[in-house]
Amino acid sequence: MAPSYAGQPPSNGACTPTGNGKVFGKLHTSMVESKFLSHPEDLGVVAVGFSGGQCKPGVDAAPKALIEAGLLTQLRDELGYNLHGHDTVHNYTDLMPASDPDYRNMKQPRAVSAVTRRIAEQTYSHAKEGRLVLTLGGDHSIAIGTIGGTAKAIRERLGREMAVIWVDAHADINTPETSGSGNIHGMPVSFLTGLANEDKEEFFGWLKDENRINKRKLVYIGLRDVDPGEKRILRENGIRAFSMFDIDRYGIGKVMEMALGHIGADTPIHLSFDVDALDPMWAPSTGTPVRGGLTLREGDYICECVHETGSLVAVDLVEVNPSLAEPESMGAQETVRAGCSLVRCALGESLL
Ligand SMILES: NC(=[NH2+])NCCC[C@H](N)C(=O)O
Ligand SMILES: [Mn+2]
Ligand SMILES: [Mn+2]
Repeated sequence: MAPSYAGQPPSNGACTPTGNGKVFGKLHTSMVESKFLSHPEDLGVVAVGFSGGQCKPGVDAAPKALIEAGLLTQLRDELGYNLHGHDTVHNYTDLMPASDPDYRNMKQPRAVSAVTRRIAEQTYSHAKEGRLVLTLGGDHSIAIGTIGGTAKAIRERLGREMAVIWVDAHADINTPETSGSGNIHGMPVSFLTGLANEDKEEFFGWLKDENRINKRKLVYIGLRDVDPGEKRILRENGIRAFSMFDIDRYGIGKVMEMALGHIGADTPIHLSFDVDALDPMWAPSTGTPVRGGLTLREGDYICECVHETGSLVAVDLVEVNPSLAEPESMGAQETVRAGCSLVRCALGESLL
């Protein structure tokens, strides 16, 4: 292999660089031109303090913790983004139903449906302006809203279907019927792909085709705790998934090459990153940790590669739960720091 030197990485084609060396706007991030954003320097921020997609309190405090750790200041001052909508952490209390009994095995279905519907309006309005959208969760149920909103805006603005890269220990593709827990954060992908359906407005009936994604443009990375019903759904629908087995076998470089190859170069990408994709060594403060996960560098690398495509239109960071660390451990801080790092990498921070 040809020797490489600083600033001149070996061209192994691991991530397909698309930039022509031109830096857009006033951004001084890595040199990638945005293919699908009319205002790539404008970042729409949606801070979601919501935890109703699962049962453990605390994940609603994540946006505040991430912001207090300096994430948004770094995005503005170091990466050069103009921020929009960043001054509020939404808690959606006005949307909470007086009573919310289970429906089709789903827990807190009215609350999650109403909140994700509002989130969809928020991400839609940013994406419709041609901004990059960053959502700080919250549990992963919120992706019904984040993806539902950007998918619709991308269809309207560009007449295209958007791809989704779902980085997670879990597949989150249970239908209400296959779910063992009833927690909606284990179901968002089934609603987004139309594998789960419901007509009633108050139970995600507001989700229309315009909000949905094509299951052929969905790619998973990092899976290692997939329920039996989910394995069947993935197999029967031919959904592309790279588990930790694939990462061990091929390495993260080759896996990213294959994942981005599956999506194709001319497709807008929504990156939905569940912090539990990282090994609990790096991100212990999360509701459903699973050992044997990604290193922080592998997580950052995934984000760097997605940024490098120039196709990124939206990013979610979810499932940071600062209250779940053992007392006196550094777990919460470590997890928040890891989350900040992932977001900065997705938004263009480079090592050199
Ligand atoms: N977003 C998450 N952390 N999801 C965990 C889901 C766990 C399990 N598969 C369930 O359906 O309940
Ligand atoms: Mn997960
Ligand atoms: Mn998840």
